[in-house]
Amino acid sequence: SFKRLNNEKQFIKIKVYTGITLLKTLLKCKKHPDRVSMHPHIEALYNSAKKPSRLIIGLMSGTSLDGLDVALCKITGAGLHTQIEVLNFITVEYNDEYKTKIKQVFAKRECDLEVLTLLHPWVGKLHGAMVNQCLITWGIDPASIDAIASHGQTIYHCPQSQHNHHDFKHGTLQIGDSDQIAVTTGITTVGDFRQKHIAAGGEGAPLAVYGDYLFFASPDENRILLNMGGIANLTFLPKSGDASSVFSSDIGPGNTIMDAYVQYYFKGMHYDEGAKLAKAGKVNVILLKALSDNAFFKLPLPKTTGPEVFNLALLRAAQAQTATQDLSHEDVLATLNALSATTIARALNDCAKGVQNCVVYASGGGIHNPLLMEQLLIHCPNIKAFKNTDDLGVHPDAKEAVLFAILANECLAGQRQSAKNKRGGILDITMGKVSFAD
Ligand SMILES: Nc1ncnc2c1ncn2[C@@H]1O[C@H](COP(=O)(O)OP(=O)(O)OP(=O)(O)O)[C@@H](O)[C@H]1O
Ligand SMILES: CC(=O)N[C@H]1[C@@H]2OC[C@@H](O2)[C@@H](O)[C@@H]1O[C@H](C)C(=O)O
Repeated sequence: SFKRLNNEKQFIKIKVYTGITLLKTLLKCKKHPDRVSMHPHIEALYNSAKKPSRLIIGLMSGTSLDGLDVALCKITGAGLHTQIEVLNFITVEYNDEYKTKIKQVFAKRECDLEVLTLLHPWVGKLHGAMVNQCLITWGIDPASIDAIASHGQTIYHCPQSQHNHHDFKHGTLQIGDSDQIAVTTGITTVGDFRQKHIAAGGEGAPLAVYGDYLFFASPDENRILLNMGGIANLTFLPKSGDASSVFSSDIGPGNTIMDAYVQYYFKGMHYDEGAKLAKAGKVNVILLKALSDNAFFKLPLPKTTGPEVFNLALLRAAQAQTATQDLSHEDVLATLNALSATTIARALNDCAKGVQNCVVYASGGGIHNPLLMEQLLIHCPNIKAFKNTDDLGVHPDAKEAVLFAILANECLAGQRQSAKNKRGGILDITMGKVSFAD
């Protein structure tokens, strides 16, 4: 536009005017530095978000209370272009003190509020210390880590279908304060992922669908990602890439009732290793039917649950109802194993109905239970193959920790993902709250 000015005097006037305005703006900025500067923490986040790849440590502490899964991930890109390299992974086992303390409040409708309040920072600090120890062991400089992604410890999960308070909707509570992790490690921590899902109308779980869709979907194969932790869940990923058919749901018990039974009757044992006890028993079909009749299995997908429902009290009620209280421990464990196998198989078969050559990729501690895996194969003749997520480059025990690293990466550098469908699909939300180290 300057070129269009043929009056040279006017051109000089404009130049002087522009110069003065610029100077005035600069002076104003000096007087109010907050107008141009940003907090160093925000600047660091901004710089991290701009990088082509980030180092993020994913932390998952599941309902089995076995340990803290720590996955150091190099994540390149974001959204559908996410690439992940798991550089290190370890499960830092919890000692008896942790388990005893958490069990005072875990999945309990009544507990000591003082203990719960104290546990929140205590768990966060402990998780932070565990991360510090991992970084020392791996010889990694904490300053090189962009963020920690912390799931926390689920204490109570309460979707609307599982409570009778008509004036409330869904709720879920994870403890292990991210501020404690950030202060203990000096690393910015993204945590408390589930609350946004609830705020946006979801049940707060499963969140697996986000990571599964971004990282495990393939145009070459119809896939079901199956995780068998305390609770089992699945994500359906059609090869069409049609995001509107992608969905995720909890299925029911994976290991949770079996673990609770073993821990109650076999002191010092955490689970039925190699399903040795269950293999020595016989399935009681009457008890199996009573357990399978649970209202949760009749709910439409997607749905979520937890040990608040699938616990020893449920088993005892079913045994009383069917007069099977005198069964041997082996028979009860064989029956509980069959409950997990048949309900998981039913969900897989429903999901794969009408889908050609569906392949299941399994993860979670349940893959180490040979009886459960054997039964799944028998009950799912139409599934093309059962593999585990190792075949997709992610160690099956690390998968959930990696998932939360992906969610933190999306929080920092992601794009909007949205694909709603009848089964919930993928809500268009950014999850996680950011805690700075100071
Ligand atoms: N060798 C084994 N034999 C039998 N079962 C095993 C074996 N190893 C692990 N498990 C089972 O896997 C469980 C741990 O699984 P995982 O760590 O995936 O659960 P989680 O992440 O705590 O649960 P969730 O995903 O529901 O929060 C153990 O408690 C046990 O029941
Ligand atoms: C409330 C809660 O912690 N739920 C867990 C639990 O463990 C498995 C299943 O129940 C799943 O819904 C969820 O975790 C995974 C990581 C998820 O949200 O996808």
